[in-house]
Amino acid sequence: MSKLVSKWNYPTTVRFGAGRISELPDALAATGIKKPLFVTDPGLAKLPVVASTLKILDDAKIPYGVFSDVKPNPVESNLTAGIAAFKAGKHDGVIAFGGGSALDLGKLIAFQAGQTRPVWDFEDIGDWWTRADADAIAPIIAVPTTAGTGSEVGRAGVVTHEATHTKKVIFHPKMLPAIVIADPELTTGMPPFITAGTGMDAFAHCLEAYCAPGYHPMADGIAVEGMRLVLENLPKAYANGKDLTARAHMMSAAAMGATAFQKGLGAIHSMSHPIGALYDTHHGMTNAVFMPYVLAFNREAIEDRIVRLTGYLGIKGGFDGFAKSVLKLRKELKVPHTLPELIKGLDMDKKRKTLIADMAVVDPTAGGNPVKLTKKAASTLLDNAIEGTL
Ligand SMILES: NC(=O)c1ccc[n+]([C@@H]2O[C@H](COP(=O)([O-])OP(=O)(O)OC[C@H]3O[C@@H](n4cnc5c(N)ncnc54)[C@H](O)[C@@H]3O)[C@@H](O)[C@H]2O)c1
Ligand SMILES: [Fe+2]
Repeated sequence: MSKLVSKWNYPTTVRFGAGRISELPDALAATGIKKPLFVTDPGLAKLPVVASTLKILDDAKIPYGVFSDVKPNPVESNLTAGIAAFKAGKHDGVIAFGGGSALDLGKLIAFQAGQTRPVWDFEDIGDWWTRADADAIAPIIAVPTTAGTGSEVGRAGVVTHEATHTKKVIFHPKMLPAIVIADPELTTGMPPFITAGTGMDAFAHCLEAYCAPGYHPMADGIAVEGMRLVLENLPKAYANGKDLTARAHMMSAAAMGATAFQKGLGAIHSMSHPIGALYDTHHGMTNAVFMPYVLAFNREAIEDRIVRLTGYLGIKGGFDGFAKSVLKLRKELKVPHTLPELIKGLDMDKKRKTLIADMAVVDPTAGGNPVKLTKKAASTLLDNAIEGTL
């Protein structure tokens, strides 16, 4: 029997293009939402981009509530408060507006407000989501304001379990937003650090999906073009945040990365998740730090694939040429080369290092790494990223 067996899920309706945020009232009508809860984060809530979007709702005389108690790397208490706001305001849908943190929390509020079971039962490892009683989900419209996580086209939300300091991926197919408004103008205000970090997250999604084992030629094709878009456009968006063309291509690359990673992720994310949960670092920036160390670690298993990729990307020098391009991109974006450069004053004892390696190997993304991520391998990767050893 052929081993070419796979399962393909592709995203939802994406209304893509500068200025399309003006279609928000139409998108609400199309999804049947009459009184949305607008979920964003406190930083964004103070920016003109939120004021101008809420004005669109005001002008259309659409009643809404605003919830912005969302930490970067959202936690359970944010979710509990969001569900309370959703119920108190008698809302019938969610506009998730922001980066991955606000998008994830908005999606999780729409989902969990209709559930009777605790959110942790829906971690992306069990099968509670298959039960019919888990089906009550309010419609979601997602409006990304960063270009990185691709959460707008994803069926999962990440939330930190505070008691154990672990990031949990919560999954339900219906958490996929009904409509996405991908308007690159909303991303032009992103500061360079966030532009770099989120853009490198998109790159990590494409790279890890492309390198993950398994048969998924559609994901591979999307990932390859996603990487090209990032390599060509992220330095431009970083150098000039107002470059709308570069911003638009990055917004595409972000959605492409999240579409591709249904194939799997890998050790970049497995190492990054515990660091993010323990030190509250930016997710994409942490991925960017780990990227070259994981590439080197996976070399044997991925060299052929990477060499094929370099043909499309126009990179000379095979695997080494690709690794050099990643280092060059990181340098251009001022990505720290080591963990102590990312986390000032970092001082990890043996116990802490063991904890991180233990967390990395059980992270749901570890299974997608092309080389088995053992505890020993995770410890070595951590040491390499601390010492800058390639
Ligand atoms: N659901 C998924 O599939 C998925 C995938 C990867 C990561 N994530 C999660 O997403 C989160 C990270 O998301 P992120 O990288 O987009 O960052 P973020 O949402 O945490 O935002 C980072 C910062 O950027 C600011 N910001 C956002 N848009 C802005 C804009 N247009 N102008 C100015 N400032 C802006 C925010 O206010 C915030 O302070 C993490 O919690 C991560 O675990 C989820
Ligand atoms: Fe990511």
